[in-house]
Amino acid sequence: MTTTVRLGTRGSTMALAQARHVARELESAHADLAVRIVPVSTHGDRWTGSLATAGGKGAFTSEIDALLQAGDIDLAVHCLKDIPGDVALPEGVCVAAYLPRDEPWDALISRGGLRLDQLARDAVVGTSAARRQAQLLRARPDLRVKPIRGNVDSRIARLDSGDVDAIVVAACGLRRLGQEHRITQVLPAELMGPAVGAGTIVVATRTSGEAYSLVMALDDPDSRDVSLAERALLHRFGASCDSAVSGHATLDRDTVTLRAAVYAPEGDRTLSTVVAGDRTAAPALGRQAADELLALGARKLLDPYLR
Ligand SMILES: NCc1[nH]cc(CCC(=O)O)c1CC(=O)O
Repeated sequence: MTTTVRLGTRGSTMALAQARHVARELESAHADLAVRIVPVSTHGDRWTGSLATAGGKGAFTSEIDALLQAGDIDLAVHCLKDIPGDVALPEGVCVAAYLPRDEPWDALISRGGLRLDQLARDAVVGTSAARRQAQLLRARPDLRVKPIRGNVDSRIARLDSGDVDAIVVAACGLRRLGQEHRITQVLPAELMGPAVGAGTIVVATRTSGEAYSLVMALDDPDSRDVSLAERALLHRFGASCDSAVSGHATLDRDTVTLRAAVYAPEGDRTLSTVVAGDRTAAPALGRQAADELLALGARKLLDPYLR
């Protein structure tokens, strides 16, 4: 007998591509399982003003998690990066699977195929992410950063219409859209420290029930452990992907290494640290990195009211 589960996702092209990927993985892991994709238009998708007024990036994920909690859908596919560090998942909802991580790097797309160091003086780069703005200005203080919101397709359209000279978007997001040929330069970690959770798709379910057991088959323990280290950092800061924070954990045998930094929005100050330890202590590593950065004065950079 076929079991059908309902998968909730945002309706953007990237979100639907991710949802279809998860649906295929689930259907090949379990015979007789059918996944029905339910696109959800969130408040965050409809809002065109600043993200801060929309309730932050959490506006994208928490509405879908509420449907999960209410039983209107059975699983939700999220970019881990979009889940804020300061808002807990609703009661009775958990991350049942961390998918294997894709590349976490950001990519520059510029008109004329110019790399970051080749952009004209005062060139206009479109991004709304404080983390990207800070690191762009750190490398190139002469650039002008223009906020552009919206999904990846619409940001590419803003570049093509001549509104900006370049944009910075997630490399894996472009690949998921079949747009990787547009990449001018993949920005290395030294230039652009990645966002916490970048490149990692997670699947949330209710903590008990059939969907949870079905989805657990997709969990990648390596991806889970590096994610736990990065997420603990963000959680300690009470930050989200709107914050000028980078955090990137890697795994070598059983050792997790976490590189983390906090940036002043204008790129004129960076606080960074590297911590390492056994994978079983991944969350403690994230807290340790956060505490080291807080001891260096990170709170002042994170909180606009203290700057
Ligand atoms: N801000 C939206 C968002 N959330 C996750 C990704 C990329 C995909 C991922 O990291 O899994 C993107 C696009 C981007 O930042 O350019």
